[in-house]
Amino acid sequence: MAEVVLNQVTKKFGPVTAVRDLSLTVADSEFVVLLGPTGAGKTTTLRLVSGLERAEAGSISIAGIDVTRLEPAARDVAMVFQQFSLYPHYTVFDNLAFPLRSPLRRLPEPQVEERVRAVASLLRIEPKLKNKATHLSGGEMQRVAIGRALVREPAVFLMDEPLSSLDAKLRADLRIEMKRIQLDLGATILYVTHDQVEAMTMADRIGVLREGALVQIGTPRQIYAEPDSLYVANRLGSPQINELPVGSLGIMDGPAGAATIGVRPEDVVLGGGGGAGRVLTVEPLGAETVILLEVAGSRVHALAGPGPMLRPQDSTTVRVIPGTTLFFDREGRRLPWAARSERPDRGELRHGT
Ligand SMILES: Nc1ncnc2c1ncn2[C@@H]1O[C@H](COP(=O)(O)OP(=O)(O)OP(=O)(O)O)[C@@H](O)[C@H]1O
Repeated sequence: MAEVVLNQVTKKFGPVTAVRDLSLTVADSEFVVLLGPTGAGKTTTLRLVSGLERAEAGSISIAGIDVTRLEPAARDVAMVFQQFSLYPHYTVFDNLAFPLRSPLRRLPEPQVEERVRAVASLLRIEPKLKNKATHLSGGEMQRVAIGRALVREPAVFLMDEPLSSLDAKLRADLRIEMKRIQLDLGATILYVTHDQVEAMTMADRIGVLREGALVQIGTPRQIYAEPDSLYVANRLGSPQINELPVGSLGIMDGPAGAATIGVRPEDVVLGGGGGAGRVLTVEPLGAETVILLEVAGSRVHALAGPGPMLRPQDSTTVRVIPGTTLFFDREGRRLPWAARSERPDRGELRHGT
């Protein structure tokens, strides 16, 4: 596997700058997830690395080789898309063997057999090797599509929402398998998703894109707990971070120039003293309950345990765990605030890691 380096890459489509002066290094064996709303430039970034698009400016290297002007076939990358893109009338075996039998490689048949079986075992689809691709479930099809990328043993995997067409249960299963395979193979992966859980659980680092520019990159925990801006803070967390005017929820301190406070729903405590709130809606999710409240004219989301259950129109008290508040200026940039050093470490508190 190999390191991927994008150096000040820009890609325009007519008047639209899809990727803007983007510099990003994906280390050897690293799993980097790109996050951002629709149109942020995620797919274009993958296509630039794969060679399906050409950059107007900047350079791209893979394993130390400048590939900026190389054709896709010469770049040793494999792309997995949201759509399965299998040959429907081929068996699973032949679908997996296809890239190895291509004129470019023409691997001897015994080696094809060996590699296909190894990948099928890794993806746990061995019993299906003789099935026609059309006789598979959605999850099995997507496994074969991923397998077709794996058999090639490319330097880099580029994955564009590979799990998004699957149902929630399959997505959860494949998420775990993909991470296992990545660790087993030491694969370098650049991965695009809209799914926060995928980003949080699979990524070594998350890069957040905004209008084609990389605005922050860090571990999932850094992106979640230490966002540089409200924009980044809003990319992770469900429900989203509460954005409130300074002075809300009894938080009277804060740095000069603060315009907005950001409070994660899990840091809002109900019923333990504080300001008065009125429950608007209650969504029990099993292990957690999402409660929307009105507090002094603002809407606030809180994340509570499974019970005892509040009901709409109930009155309760609302406060914030001290030291958990983030402060932002008028432009949405995070402002440092010393009191935050006293905050409990959320990750350790919640997950015991
Ligand atoms: N082939 C193209 N021709 C013209 N404009 C394009 C083309 N491909 C992408 N764009 C534009 O470039 C910008 C970035 O698109 P891109 O597909 O990279 O975003 P994205 O973050 O992947 O979005 P999504 O999450 O919707 O897939 C968008 O404004 C898009 O309309």
